[in-house]
Amino acid sequence: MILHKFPYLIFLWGMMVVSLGFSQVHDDQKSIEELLVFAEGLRKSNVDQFNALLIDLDSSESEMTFYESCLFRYLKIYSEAFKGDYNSSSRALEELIEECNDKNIYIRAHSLLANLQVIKGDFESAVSNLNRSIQLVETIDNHFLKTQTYNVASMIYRLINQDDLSLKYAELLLANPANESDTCYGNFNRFRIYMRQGDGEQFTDEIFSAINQCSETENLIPALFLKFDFIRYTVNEMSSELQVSNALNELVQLEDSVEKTQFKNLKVYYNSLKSKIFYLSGLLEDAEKYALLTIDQNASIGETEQLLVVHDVLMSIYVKRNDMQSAYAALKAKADIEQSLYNEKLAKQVAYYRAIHENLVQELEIERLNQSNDLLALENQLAAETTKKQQLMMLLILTLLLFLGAWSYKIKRKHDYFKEVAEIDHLTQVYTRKAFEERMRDLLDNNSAKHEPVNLAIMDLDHFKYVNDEHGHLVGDWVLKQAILTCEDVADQDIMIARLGGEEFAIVSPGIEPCQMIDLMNKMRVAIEMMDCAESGAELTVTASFGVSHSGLSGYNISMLLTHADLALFEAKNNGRNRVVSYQSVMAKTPVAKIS
Ligand SMILES: Nc1nc2c(ncn2[C@@H]2O[C@H](COP(=O)(O)OP(=O)(O)OP(=O)(O)O)[C@@H](O)[C@H]2O)c(=O)[nH]1
Repeated sequence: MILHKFPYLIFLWGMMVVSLGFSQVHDDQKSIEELLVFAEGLRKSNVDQFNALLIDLDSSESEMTFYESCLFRYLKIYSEAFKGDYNSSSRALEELIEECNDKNIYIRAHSLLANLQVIKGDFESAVSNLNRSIQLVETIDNHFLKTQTYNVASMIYRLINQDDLSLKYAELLLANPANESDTCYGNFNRFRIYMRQGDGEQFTDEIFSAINQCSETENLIPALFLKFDFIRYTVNEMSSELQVSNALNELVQLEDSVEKTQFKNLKVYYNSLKSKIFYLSGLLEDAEKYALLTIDQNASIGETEQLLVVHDVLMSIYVKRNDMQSAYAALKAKADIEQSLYNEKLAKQVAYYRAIHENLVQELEIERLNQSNDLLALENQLAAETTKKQQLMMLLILTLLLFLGAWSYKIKRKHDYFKEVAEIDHLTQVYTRKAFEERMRDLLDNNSAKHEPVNLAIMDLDHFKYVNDEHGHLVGDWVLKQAILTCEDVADQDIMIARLGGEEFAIVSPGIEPCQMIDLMNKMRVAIEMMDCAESGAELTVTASFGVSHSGLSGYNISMLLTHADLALFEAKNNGRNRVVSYQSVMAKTPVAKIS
């Protein structure tokens, strides 16, 4: 079963002869990839040179890229397959497909695998691999690989009787051939099918043109097959003597060409045809001789249509000779072969539909997987979008929080600023009247509860209007600041100073006795009088008057303390200024206490 298909392989190799301009001799300057492609072009047109080049390339294997080593492996498998080792070549191709992740390699490998499987009679696998090759080749832009695949497809489909598909790929090949051989093989498949279907008559001229075109382009095998098909198609029992004799002459002339091809299938075809034509010519001896020769040559091939033809011839000869026993044997052999061919035809049909079905299942599975992937992708997209939305929301919240933080900080700063402005006098950096009153109330409450004294003095700079008028407001400001700094320097205990307004200040000292307060105020008064005002740029002496009250007389009441201190101050001013007067002395109408 295997051996009888061998001629198909030879035929397919022959069919795929590529004229890519590789007829030139091997050029040492070529890169490894160029050499591999060059070898691929040679593999059918010049098998010896192809094999020699493969041996040459063996030494460069370590320098090859991954793709180059895959292509090299493919070519070596091809070479082995050509020698007839179909099984190990098929295994090697399957390994190649497994290991070389490259479309160009897949296409070549699946095509060759399909080719080998047809030879082995494994039609289902052949169709399946062929389909893979066709599907892949449509996804790449490689004209050479495309036509090579169409060529194999047209051939394999013809061999398994899928005429429509074979014609489809033949038309594709003819529509855009890569070379002249493509045209020859496109026509070859096309017209063989037409003749097999009984439609050859109307294409007579085209068939002759195709035979000539194949011969001229040195595609001898397809030229001869077409020629024999045409003879078998046109010459039969109804043909005239002249037609039969012309056909015989033509056949005799082709003997050398057939011999030259060394193609066993072609020889069998030739001899069976000769047997038939001899029979039609009435030359029964010759007819019998070529029939027996055909049977003999066909032994290593298996059941073929040619065998059927010659058994038919033999049967007719034996009937004519009245040798009914031999005729019956021939008839029996013919019936067996018919049965066998019929079974094979059926097997091809079943194999084709099974492969197509298998393909459909695979496509549906791929479609289902694609849909699941799409769904998964959609889900991922949705999840990504949700995450993105959440992230955006977080960002928004964060921005809002930052904004609120910044805003609160700004508000707090403003608040602090206004609070400071409201509580601290910007010129002298002591409490404002408002802050003074707040703190005073707390202090009075506290000290009242603890029965600790609170002393209050109002200090007023003397003739300050004169300072302003004489030296200007800037000097006046300097004097105000300096007077306060001086008072603060003098104090060696806890005091609170506040600006009551203009050049009038309150000085509070809790926890000390009234006489200690008087002493402290006097120290301040003297320090102000001694103040060096040169730094202000003006020459002047500043003095201040102090009116002092204390909780022992005025109670823990801010208004009373202020009123009584003011009265004492008034007294100090009236009595010549630059002095400290206590409210106690005012009450006692004692002379102004001037402590110098
Ligand atoms: N440079 C300056 N002058 C101020 C400030 N606040 C009030 N004054 C001035 O202080 C002066 C107060 O004058 P008066 O109330 O007449 O009192 P005086 O001249 O000090 O006289 P006696 O208090 O009676 O000794 C006015 O001329 C105000 O303009 C200030 O912040 N800076």
